[in-house]
Amino acid sequence: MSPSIHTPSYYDSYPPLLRPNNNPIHDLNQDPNPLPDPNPDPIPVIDFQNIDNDAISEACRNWGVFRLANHGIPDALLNQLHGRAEEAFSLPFDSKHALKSCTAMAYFWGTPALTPTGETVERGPTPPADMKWFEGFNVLLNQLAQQLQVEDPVLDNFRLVLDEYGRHQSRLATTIFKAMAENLNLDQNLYESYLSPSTASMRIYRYLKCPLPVWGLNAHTDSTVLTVLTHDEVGGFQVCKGDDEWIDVKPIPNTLVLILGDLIQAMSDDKYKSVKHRVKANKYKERISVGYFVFSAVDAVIQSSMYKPFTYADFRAGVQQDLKTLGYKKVGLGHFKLPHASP
Ligand SMILES: O=C(O)CCC(=O)C(=O)O
Ligand SMILES: [Fe+2]
Repeated sequence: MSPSIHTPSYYDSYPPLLRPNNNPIHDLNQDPNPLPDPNPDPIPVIDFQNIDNDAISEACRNWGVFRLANHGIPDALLNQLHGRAEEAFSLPFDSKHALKSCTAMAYFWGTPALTPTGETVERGPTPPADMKWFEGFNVLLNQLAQQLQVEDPVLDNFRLVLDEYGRHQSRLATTIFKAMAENLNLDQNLYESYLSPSTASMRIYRYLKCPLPVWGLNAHTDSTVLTVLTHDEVGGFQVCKGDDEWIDVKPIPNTLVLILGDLIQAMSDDKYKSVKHRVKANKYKERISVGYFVFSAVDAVIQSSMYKPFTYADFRAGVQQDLKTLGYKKVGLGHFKLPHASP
C-alpha cells in the first residue's frame, strides 16, 4: 500500500479541533448567507478632527461606545493591517502555535481567557459548547519593536504594520482620554497614570467559520480604560444599550469603534458606561478584527466615589482569579464597589 500523501489544504491553517473535517456538523454551503440589513445603525459618531467635548460626554454617558471618524490613520495602513493579518493567519497552524508562549506576540485559539502575557489560562479540556471558534495574536506593544525577532517574513511584516498601527492608536487614545478627563474634571496630574499607553496591548482575531449555534465572543465588558476596534466588512459585533437592547454595529470601512472599559467607568464615578459587547459567530465567512486595549499604569491608584481605591494590578488580579475558576470575568468592578453605591 502506498503511504497516504497529505495534500495541503486551506484548513491546515485552522487549529485542528476547529477544522471542518473534525466537525461533522460543519456544513458550510447549505443555506445562503442572510442579506445584511440596509439601515444605518444609531451608534454616535465623533469627528476626531473637530472634537466636540459635549458630543463625547453624551456618547460616554448614554452609550459607552462611539464611532471615530477622520481619525487620521491612512486607509492604506488599515488595508495593510487587514492584509498582513490575513497572511499571518493563513500560515500553517504549527507555525502559529510555535508562538504560543511568545509574550510580544502570543498566538492563542479557542478561548479569550488569557494571562497578562498572552498565555491561555488553563482549566482542563474545554467542552465544544464553550469553545470559541477563533484564533488570535495577543501583542504587547511595548515589546513588539525590541523583543520580537521572527525569521518568517510574513510574521515580520505583520509585526511592522502592528507597530505602526499601535503608534496611531496611542495618539488617538491619548487625545480622546484628555477630552473625557476634561469633561469629568479629573485632576491633570492624574492623566499620565490613569492612561498609560506603554501598557497597551492588541488582539488580532480571526473568527473562523463556526458550525455551532454559539457566540463568537460572549457578552462582556473590557477591563480597559478605552478599547479601539477596527472590523472588516463581515459584521457581527453588537453592543448593549440600556439593560438588554442589543444593537448591531455596522462594519463601516475605515472607521474605528471606540468602547469604554471598566477603569474609566470607575474614574467617572459610574457616570460613563463600560459597555457590554459581544460578537456573533458566522457560519459562512471568516471575520478579522483588531482591538487596541489601553489601561492605567499598573500601580496607579484609581479614586472613585463609588469604589474602594484600587490599582489596575488589583483589578487584573481579580479578573485572573475569575478566569482560573470560571473561565470568564464575572465580578470585575464589583470587587471594589462601596456598600453605599450598591443598588
Ligand atoms: O472582535 C471584536 O470585534 C471584539 C473583540 C473584543 O471585544 C475583545 O477582545 O474584548
Ligand atoms: Fe471586548
